[in-house]
Amino acid sequence: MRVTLRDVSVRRGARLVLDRASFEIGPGEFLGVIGPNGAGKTTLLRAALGLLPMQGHSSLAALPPASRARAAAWLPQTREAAWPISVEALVRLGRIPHRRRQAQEPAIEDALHRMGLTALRHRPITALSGGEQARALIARALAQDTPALLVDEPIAGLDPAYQIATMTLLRELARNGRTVIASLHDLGLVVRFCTRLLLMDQGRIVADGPPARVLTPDLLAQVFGIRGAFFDTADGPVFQPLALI
Ligand SMILES: Nc1ncnc2c1ncn2[C@@H]1O[C@H](COP(=O)(O)OP(=O)(O)OP(=O)(O)O)[C@@H](O)[C@H]1O
Repeated sequence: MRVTLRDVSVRRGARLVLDRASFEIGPGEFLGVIGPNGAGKTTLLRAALGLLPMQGHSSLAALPPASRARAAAWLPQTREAAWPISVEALVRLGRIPHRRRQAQEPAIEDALHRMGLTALRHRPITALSGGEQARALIARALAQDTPALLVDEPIAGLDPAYQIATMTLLRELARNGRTVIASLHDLGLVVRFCTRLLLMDQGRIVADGPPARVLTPDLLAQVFGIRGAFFDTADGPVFQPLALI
C-alpha cells in the first residue's frame, strides 16, 4: 500500500515539532526513520497515522478509523502494560479490526511463533521482562496482518538475537509486499536492513534516500555530531559510529 504525507506539520504549544514533512513510500520498502532524540520521529509516525492533531495531508490519517485499522498496524514506543492480560490475549487484540471477517487463529499462532512467544502465551504480560513485553507488542502488530506497519523503536530493549530477528522479519515483510516504516536508533542495523532512510533533525526531514547516501560524513557531523565508518563484510555493508566530533 502506498503511504503519502504532504506538508504535514505538528505544533506542540508554540513550538513547531514537525515542519512540513513530505514523503511517499510503497510496498516493498523498509523505511528507517532516524535522527537524534527529540528530532520528531515519533511525532512523524503518529501524525502519519492520524493520532495527533496536525496540518497537511496523510493518506493513512485520511482513512475512516475502521479501514485504517485494517490498513496499518502501530507499535507505540511506550511499552507499559496496563492490565495483566495474557500474552495470547494481547496478541488477539490485533485481530479486532478483522472480527467477523476471517479465521483468527492462524494469524495469532503465526505472530506468537515469529516472536518466540509460544511458550509464554499464558503468562500475564505484567510478568514478562521488558524485552519480552516488546516482543508481545510486536506480535500484536503482526497479528493485525496489515499492508502497512509503523513501528516506533521496535528493537529497543531487545537482546542482540531478537534485534537481528526482528529486523530480518521487518525486511521480509517488506520484501513480501508490505510497507514498513520504523523509527530506529541503531545506525549499524538500519544500514544492514533498511532499503531507505529518512533522516530527521529539529522537526524537519533533512535527507531521504538509500542508507549510504543519507549517512554521509557531512550529515553525520551536522545532525548527530558524530563520525563513523562503512565497512564491506560478507554479510553486506556495515556502519559503525566511531566518535563524537
Ligand atoms: N506531549 C508533548 N508536549 C510537548 N512537546 C512534546 C510532546 N511530545 C513530544 N514533544 C516534543 O516534540 C519534539 C519531538 O518529539 P518526538 O517524540 O517526536 O522525538 P523523537 O525523534 O521520537 O525522539 P526520541 O528519539 O527521543 O524518541 C521534542 O522536542 C519533544 O520534546
